[in-house]
Amino acid sequence: MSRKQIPVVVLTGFLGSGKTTLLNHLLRRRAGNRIAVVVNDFGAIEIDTMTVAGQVGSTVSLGNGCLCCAVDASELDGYLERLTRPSARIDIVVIEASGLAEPQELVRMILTGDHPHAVYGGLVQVVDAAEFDATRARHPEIDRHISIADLVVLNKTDRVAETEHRRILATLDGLGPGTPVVSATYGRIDPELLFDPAVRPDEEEKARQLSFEDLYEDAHPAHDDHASHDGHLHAAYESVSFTAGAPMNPRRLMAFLDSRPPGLYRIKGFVDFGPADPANRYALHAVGRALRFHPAPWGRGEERLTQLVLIGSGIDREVLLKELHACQETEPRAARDAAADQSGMWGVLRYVPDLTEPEPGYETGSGPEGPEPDMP
Ligand SMILES: Nc1nc2c(ncn2[C@@H]2O[C@H](COP(=O)(O)OP(=O)(O)OP(=O)(O)O)[C@@H](O)[C@H]2O)c(=O)[nH]1
Repeated sequence: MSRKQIPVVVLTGFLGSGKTTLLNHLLRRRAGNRIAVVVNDFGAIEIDTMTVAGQVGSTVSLGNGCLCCAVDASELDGYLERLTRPSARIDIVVIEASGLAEPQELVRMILTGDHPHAVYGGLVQVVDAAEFDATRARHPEIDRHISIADLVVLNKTDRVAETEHRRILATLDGLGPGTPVVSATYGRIDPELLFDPAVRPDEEEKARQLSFEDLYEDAHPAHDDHASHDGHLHAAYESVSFTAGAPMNPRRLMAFLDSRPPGLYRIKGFVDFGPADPANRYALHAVGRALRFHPAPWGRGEERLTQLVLIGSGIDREVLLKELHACQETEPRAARDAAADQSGMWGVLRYVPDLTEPEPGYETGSGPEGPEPDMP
């Protein structure tokens, strides 16, 4: 098994857009995960601090002020190192940044920092639908923030009429072509857009102390304001599963990944490249425009399979499956030829973190047509 990678999600948005509301929603719907939250002003968060990571000792406040100004890379590195240490037993780190912070600086810190257990989990921009025009007038930089986001949450849609809602969606599409946009009220997005349900050994689960989430669910079964929205939540995204017994052709898979369609927000799973690298299976983790492979030796007797889950909104399941099927190398001879093509794996190895150097000029705003950022 490859070592566990903790996604680090950056949650940003202008004052009052609903970041804290969304964070509270994630904390209530965290599916057994322990979430550590890094915020610039803890006082503003109306949550029982026990909710966060289940233990007060793991929470980190960065003090007041702009996160990026207040924290230099080495400080953030220190926090991330502590929070992603296996002993902290954290599953996800969320950094809540004020809208005034420059999100690309934070993303750069995460991507270029030296924290072996952390993996970039995406830049989520919360947008207030009711204040959209006013915010753009006051803070023109919001356009740039939207263009570099991996996921835009258009919040407070209850406060705008349907025509207005559609107009804002069209404007967002113009600002960040291809960036997935999820409409929400009170930040109720499906948490699976950001993280998977926790998988814990039964024994550990039984021994676990009752968390705030358990208590909350017990105390509020009839008042769970999310229950009645489940249909809506699940309608907001679609997940597609792909399994292949034949090895994947590295060049064709990279061509698929490099041109992945707008709206395909996350990809996770394992890839078998067959004879191109018979010793290793490649864990694949993509969020927004960021992509990583983590090779690790196959287990003894482990079945050679490619298993991927693709999550997005407005994606075409049939087209995705067809394209992935076309990446398979079903003829053993063709697979051997592909393996003999020594440069075939280069495109994949570019995205193996240990093999790539941090790129000082990294920008998230390359757009769907731009080059994929290299991971450190
Ligand atoms: N009507 C409506 N109100 C919302 C929605 N989401 C959040 N709010 C309210 O908007 C206000 C601001 O929400 P917060 O979650 O505190 O926003 P924030 O981005 O964390 O704000 P700062 O921490 O000040 O930057 C609160 O009163 C929320 O209850 C929504 O979808 N609809």
